[in-house]
Amino acid sequence: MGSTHDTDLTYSPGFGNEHVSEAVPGALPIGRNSPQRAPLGLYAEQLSGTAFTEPRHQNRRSWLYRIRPSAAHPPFRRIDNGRLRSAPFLDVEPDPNRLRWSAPALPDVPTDFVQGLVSVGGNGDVLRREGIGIHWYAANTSMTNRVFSSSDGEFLIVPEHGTLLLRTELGLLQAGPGEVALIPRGLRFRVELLDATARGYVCENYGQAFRLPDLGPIGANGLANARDFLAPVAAFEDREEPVEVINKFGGNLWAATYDHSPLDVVGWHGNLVPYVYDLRRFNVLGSLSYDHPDPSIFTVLTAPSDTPGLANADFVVFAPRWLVGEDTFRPPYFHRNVMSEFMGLIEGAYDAKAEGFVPGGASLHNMMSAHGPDRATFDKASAAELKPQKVDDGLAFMFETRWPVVPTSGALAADHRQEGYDEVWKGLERHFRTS
Ligand SMILES: O=C(O)Cc1cc(O)ccc1O
Ligand SMILES: [Fe+2]
Repeated sequence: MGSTHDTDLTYSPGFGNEHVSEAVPGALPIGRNSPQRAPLGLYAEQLSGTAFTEPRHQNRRSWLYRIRPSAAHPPFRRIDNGRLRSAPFLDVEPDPNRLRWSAPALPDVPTDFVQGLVSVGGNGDVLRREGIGIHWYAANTSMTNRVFSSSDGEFLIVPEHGTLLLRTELGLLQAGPGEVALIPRGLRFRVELLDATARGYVCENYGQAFRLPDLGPIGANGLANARDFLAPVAAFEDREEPVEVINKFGGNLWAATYDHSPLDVVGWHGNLVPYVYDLRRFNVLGSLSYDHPDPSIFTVLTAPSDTPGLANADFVVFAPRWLVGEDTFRPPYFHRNVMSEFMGLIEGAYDAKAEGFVPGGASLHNMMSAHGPDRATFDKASAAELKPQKVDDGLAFMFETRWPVVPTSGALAADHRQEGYDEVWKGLERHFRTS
């Protein structure tokens, strides 16, 4: 698993901290953000991810020192949305059924990351900055002379196949299977493929930014550790040529042809940054005595709502771990959840499903829909000898969200949708006896 490409990229570590980076020495002003004339003839520009007035501990902004100000651009015009959709998702009626898909096919005509975005569904409302959009991407070409950003939300990109090189305004990131990348709302980036093809998942978070969960009684360390999040260092393009800049705004794609590359930031500082994280660094915690803990213990990142403890979206990883619980049904339990669960598989297998949940595929268990181990898993785990067991044959994840996920008509009609998913729970036998 993981990237087959050596990363010679330089990164700046940490989560939520202030980073400072210059691609050319002296690009950053000292002791102020907005001097009368910025160094090296650059333009100073602030990128705000939170309202100016939000509390300091959640305030996110960066100062960019660039060759041209972002404001210097012609009008945007509407372009085709392809198969990208946004909230509110009104295409079909909300569906209580458990849904499952095999992996979408890789494209056979030239398709870049943006063209390869296919929406599964979502919730909330982009214009209210609430909810999420869930997408697959499947691509076979790099973006060339094209740059993308979403004003609607941050992009949490989960590669399942192929390594991506993300050229962002703040510098370069690389993410392959087993790693995730996050691009903040509004930040421009270009996706280049380091393999012939690439496929994966995107959680477009319209709401408050993803952050590390509180640890409570866990203590000062554990789960995803802050220093394992890697932001880029400044790297700029000085290109005076037509570049199509695509802006997802209000659920639609808009484009403007700039006469220069907007990836022209020579130096920057701040705490609003894109980043990558290697899921294999996740410090998995769990039960050392009995019972199966709720999967919130596996939360990598959480995007809060306005209600404390109720996430707009959680990003949860099911990483290799030991199971030692005594007198315990060890796989995920049967349950109905007020939160809605979209799951994907990066590699291998998942311990609640004997078959059918495949890498690149997905399942959607919507609000209150009953799910849990399939019949084969239940039978096996109910009879298993409970010695310490390493679960290390797969890497699965979940986007868990506060509101039901309404699928797109395209996702419901997709040829890779698995008919008969309900069958996996068929034949769970009656074992009841009164004594
Ligand atoms: O449904 C799932 O597979 C996700 C999940 C995993 C788990 O360990 C407990 C609850 C839960 O929703
Ligand atoms: Fe679940």
